[in-house]
Amino acid sequence: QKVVHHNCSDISGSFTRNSTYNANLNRLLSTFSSNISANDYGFYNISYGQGPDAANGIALCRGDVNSDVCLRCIKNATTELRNRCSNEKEAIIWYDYCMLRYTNRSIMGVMQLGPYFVMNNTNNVMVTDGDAFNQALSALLDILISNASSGNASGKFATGTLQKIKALVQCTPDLTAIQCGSCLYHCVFSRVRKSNVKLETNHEPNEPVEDHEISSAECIQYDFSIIRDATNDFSDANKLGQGGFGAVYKGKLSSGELIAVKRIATESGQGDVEFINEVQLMAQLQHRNLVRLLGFCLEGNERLLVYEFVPNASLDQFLFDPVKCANLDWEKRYKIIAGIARGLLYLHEDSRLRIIHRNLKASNVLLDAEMNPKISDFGMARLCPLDQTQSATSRIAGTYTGYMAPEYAMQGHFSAKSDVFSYGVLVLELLSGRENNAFDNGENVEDLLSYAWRNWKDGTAMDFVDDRLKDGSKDEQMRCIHIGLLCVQEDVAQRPNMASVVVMLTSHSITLPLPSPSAIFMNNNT
Ligand SMILES: Nc1ncnc2c1ncn2[C@@H]1O[C@H](COP(=O)(O)OP(=O)(O)OP(=O)(O)O)[C@@H](O)[C@H]1O
Repeated sequence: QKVVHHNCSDISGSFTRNSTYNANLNRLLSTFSSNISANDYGFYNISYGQGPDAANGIALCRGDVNSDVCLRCIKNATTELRNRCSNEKEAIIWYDYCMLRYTNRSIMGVMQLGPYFVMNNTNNVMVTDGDAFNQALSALLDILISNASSGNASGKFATGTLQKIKALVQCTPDLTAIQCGSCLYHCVFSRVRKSNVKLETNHEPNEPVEDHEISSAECIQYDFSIIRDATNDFSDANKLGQGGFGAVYKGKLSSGELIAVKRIATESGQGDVEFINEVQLMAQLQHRNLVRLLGFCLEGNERLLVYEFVPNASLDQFLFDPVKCANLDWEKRYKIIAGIARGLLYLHEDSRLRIIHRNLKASNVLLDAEMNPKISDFGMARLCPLDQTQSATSRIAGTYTGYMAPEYAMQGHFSAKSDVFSYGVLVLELLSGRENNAFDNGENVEDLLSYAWRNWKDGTAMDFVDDRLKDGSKDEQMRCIHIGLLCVQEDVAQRPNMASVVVMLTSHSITLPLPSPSAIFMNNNT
């Protein structure tokens, strides 16, 4: 059994030979080494001492090794870790078959995302169809993460194979299902972040790529005349809509490819070089639930962003239209809820950039031909930063729609958790078929979030659900109301992160925490 990796950390300081901590640690390691017996989980936790001198340790064996191998591995780990980390209070070691960790901090039931390490497959893997590979990988990991998180007596462990891809995931069984699942999703992204994972694919540069792949896609600089011709000289007939950053036009390139062009209206405080750099970074963000940025165009004062054209317009145009919303049955809405969650998770956790959307709302979710959701308008704050002379509030006020978390709307504090809030509002809109902004329940004016909360609390949650969704799965609908309410909680810390939301949506057996009251709705008049 060979050591795979180890880490000695002085984050909690170091200790001396004569210290109480050293005495506690020695006792801990000798117990791990010779005084534990086989158990079903292959998981052991031992603590000696109190307060800052406490030595807390856990050991975990891989779910598929027998108890002899497990105990031998832990024994080796105790000796090896002592040799490698001489006086740091925290240390961890990984073998193929087990891991051992000690610290003077709390350890049981605490999810910790570091330290971690990534190992690459050093062989060149030729994948002929990158999309199919990534789709299979995502599907496999979803199932395994769901199975491991909801793990029972056999521990939080799952393995599986899909189309020749083999995977194994495991958490320590002291974690809750949500902690385990969200930790595993973090791992999936960290893999991508730290390593130089690059799949050898033969797909065209303009084909969408999915999670787990870093693409070196080209970001195209278009000639102004090409875009002008493609959009019929930015004619009104080609205009798709007007947003806070400018008008959007439909265009058709001479190749027949359809594009959407955003003509940025405001003067930006940013120079051309910075703009090009930012566009290039944004163009690298590729995920099936994000609208693809193909390139840009610079000409005099003109700055244009060129996107893939998404044929079914934005979600608001379906959901809040009395006729068109009939097309959105529960199956489609659930797919949209899950897809937006994945797109947002990717933005928050992407390999190089961590993007906070800041303006997630139904009009920024576009629907493709199969009604898959694609988030648009991400990264706009980086692409069009305001200069000193422009008031930050003018743009915010111009697009304020009731999706904004209270701490963002009132104090300007935005974070991944303010996006989570907006996501929660979207989920509740998808369930009820009603717009948060223009909400009136008929009797008295009550905002959508309070209405959802009141029904949930009174046990009448199904009254909140759109009548047109009666054929859909009640379980899924109840779970989505619950998730929506968790996301719109007033307390930022209590809102789940997007990794947890994805786990909650994929693992139906996981028990969700109880939500506290949603934030007080602020309408445009206040
Ligand atoms: N890539 C695209 N494909 C198809 N239609 C698009 C695309 N991008 C935008 N649109 C259309 O253009 C409209 C305006 O988009 P835009 O994102 O600029 O404005 P908004 O969402 O209304 O406001 P905001 O600037 O606050 O996001 C959208 O509602 C959508 O219908």
